[in-house]
Amino acid sequence: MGIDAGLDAVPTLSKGAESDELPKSPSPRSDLFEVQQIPGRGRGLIALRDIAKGTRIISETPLLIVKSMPQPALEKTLAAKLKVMSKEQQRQFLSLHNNHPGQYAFGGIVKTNALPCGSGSSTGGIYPTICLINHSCLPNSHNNWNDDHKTETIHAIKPIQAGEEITIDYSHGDPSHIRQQHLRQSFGFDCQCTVCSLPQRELKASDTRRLQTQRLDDKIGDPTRMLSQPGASLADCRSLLRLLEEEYGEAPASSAARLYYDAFQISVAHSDRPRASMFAERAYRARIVCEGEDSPLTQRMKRFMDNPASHNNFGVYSTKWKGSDKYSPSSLNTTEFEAWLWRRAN
Ligand SMILES: C[S@@+](CC[C@H](N)C(=O)[O-])C[C@H]1O[C@@H](n2cnc3c(N)ncnc32)[C@H](O)[C@@H]1O
Repeated sequence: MGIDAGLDAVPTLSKGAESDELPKSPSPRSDLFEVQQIPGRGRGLIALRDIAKGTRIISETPLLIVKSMPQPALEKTLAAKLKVMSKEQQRQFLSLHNNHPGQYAFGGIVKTNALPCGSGSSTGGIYPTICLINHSCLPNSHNNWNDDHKTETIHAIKPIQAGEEITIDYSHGDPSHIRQQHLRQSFGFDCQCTVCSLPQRELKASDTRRLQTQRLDDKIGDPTRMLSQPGASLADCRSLLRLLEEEYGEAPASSAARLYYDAFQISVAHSDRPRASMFAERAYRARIVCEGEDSPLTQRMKRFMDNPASHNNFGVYSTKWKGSDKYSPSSLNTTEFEAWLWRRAN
């Protein structure tokens, strides 16, 4: 949440919004959730029935999309965009929470609510319903920008029970002191989720795991290591998976998808077709859970699963694992298969 907003002009509403009372917006209609007031959190989404892992909870078109820019320019851009929106859309935008009230009213709303349109994107989207979803450091849902459909989707990444709040993660899996500072500064609340409320010793253990996952992630991304020590890089992917399972109960689908894709790339670069295909399949399955079958990245993983050699980097580092083409893992039990997959001795 919250692409950087910079603003500097006094916000003005469109003529229509100034002159008339803004119409009330109907609550979003869904048999999966309803918007409720939640003590200490403002509005939030509550599940109306049990929701299975992998369910698409909502897919929503943005009210507006805006690039990150200095505050004065952003305020002017937003004023212009609001002017051409319907009264209902204006009302939806203006009813969103603003944790940064002051000179730049529109920009404050964007800063509090915008979700990046894709990983690392400097463009953010504002949504009437998705922007009502509150944060947890151990979320039950995942938000994703579908660039083909130009919509934001929310998927359940674990089973959600009727009556439970639907949550996403506003932070980046950082240790507690970093993420709590970020949540306080950017969103104005002290997080009291199940992780942040752990007893001191357990919270410290969680922080250590989160730090380790970040370090492992960096190590896996090192191309030199991938080239010279692919076996060690693959072992790091497996260690990362274990750490994530320990911290989150099961590895969050989006993290699992990324690390399986890393393992795929290591295998591909050294010409290991069967393992590459298997890792791509796991990345594909994880992407289905958190983004759905129609996500461009899910479809990309499916293509690699069917034909790993279609990846640009197939064989670029070496052909040292090429021989594994001849090996058929179909006769192995689960333990043997996992050992084979991660290139571990039994
Ligand atoms: C994107 S909005 C979410 C919807 C908001 N609750 C509302 O009523 O419009 C973000 C704001 O929600 C509140 N919020 C989100 N997650 C929270 C949490 N875990 N605990 C307390 N407040 C939270 C904070 O005020 C935050 O600035």
